[in-house]
Amino acid sequence: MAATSRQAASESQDAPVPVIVAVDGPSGTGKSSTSRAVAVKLGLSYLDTGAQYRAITWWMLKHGVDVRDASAVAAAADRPEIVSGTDPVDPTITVDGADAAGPIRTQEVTDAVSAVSAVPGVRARITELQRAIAAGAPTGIVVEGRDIGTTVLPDADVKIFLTASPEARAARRGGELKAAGGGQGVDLDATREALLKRDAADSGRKTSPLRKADDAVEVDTTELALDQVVECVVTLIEEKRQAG
Ligand SMILES: Nc1ncnc2c1ncn2[C@@H]1O[C@H](COP(=O)(O)OP(=O)(O)O)[C@@H](O)[C@H]1O
Ligand SMILES: Nc1ccn([C@@H]2O[C@H](COP(=O)(O)OP(=O)(O)O)[C@@H](O)[C@H]2O)c(=O)n1
Repeated sequence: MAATSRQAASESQDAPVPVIVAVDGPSGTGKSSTSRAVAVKLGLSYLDTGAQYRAITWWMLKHGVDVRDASAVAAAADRPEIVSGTDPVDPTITVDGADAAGPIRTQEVTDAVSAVSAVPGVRARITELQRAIAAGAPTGIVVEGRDIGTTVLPDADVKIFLTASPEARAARRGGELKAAGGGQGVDLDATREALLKRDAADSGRKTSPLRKADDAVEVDTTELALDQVVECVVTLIEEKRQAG
């Protein structure tokens, strides 16, 4: 629903106007952590669109679709049923009814996701899903990804674009990999190179590349603690709400 019709529908019942927040940026800038915390604080829904692209990628791999063959990926794009749970306290994702939260985080999926997400048929399908979820969020939603402010929800009330230095992002991801690997050492240079490679693929694709929307507020999180980023985004949303 467009912002104006959402507003009219909601004002007619004296309910608060749902707020739509778009959070974009490259990998490891803090999109998921920030968006979840902001949604919890403000009582909004939360959608991790990267999880949806990971889910469709996982399905392709599981069903033997060659992820380097864009026509094969496009031909299968409508087949998986992807359902996202939007409670920020416990976000969920299922594919054909099965919990996919674990399998979508494997290295195999991470390595394949940029190729799958670059296929226009995949983006069209997932974008439609995202818009339907955002339109149905009762109090509003924080949607995080790469093209939310530019393509999925260009009329979002608040648009944030998070950045951070490659070194800070690699250190954050390295911390996660170390925890997942039971404390074993992580090659930070390799982690940084992998992040930059994925950024380049996501920024360089033809359809809906990773890009800051012209009207997005850019927040460099390199030197900020997560709490500070959350506070900054909450303030921007509250300012927007007060301005009406
Ligand atoms: N401002 C920050 N300072 C330090 N660590 C952060 C910050 N924001 C996020 N993190 C940590 O960095 C890692 C990646 O964050 P995440 O939210 O998954 O980023 P993204 O969704 O952009 O890939 C997580 O372990 C998270 O706890
Ligand atoms: N709105 C979005 C979100 C993710 N993606 C794709 O999905 C991949 C995984 O997204 P993610 O948010 O899970 O990535 P990280 O959290 O690992 O950075 C990205 O590298 C993009 O290829 C996208 O194309 N558009």
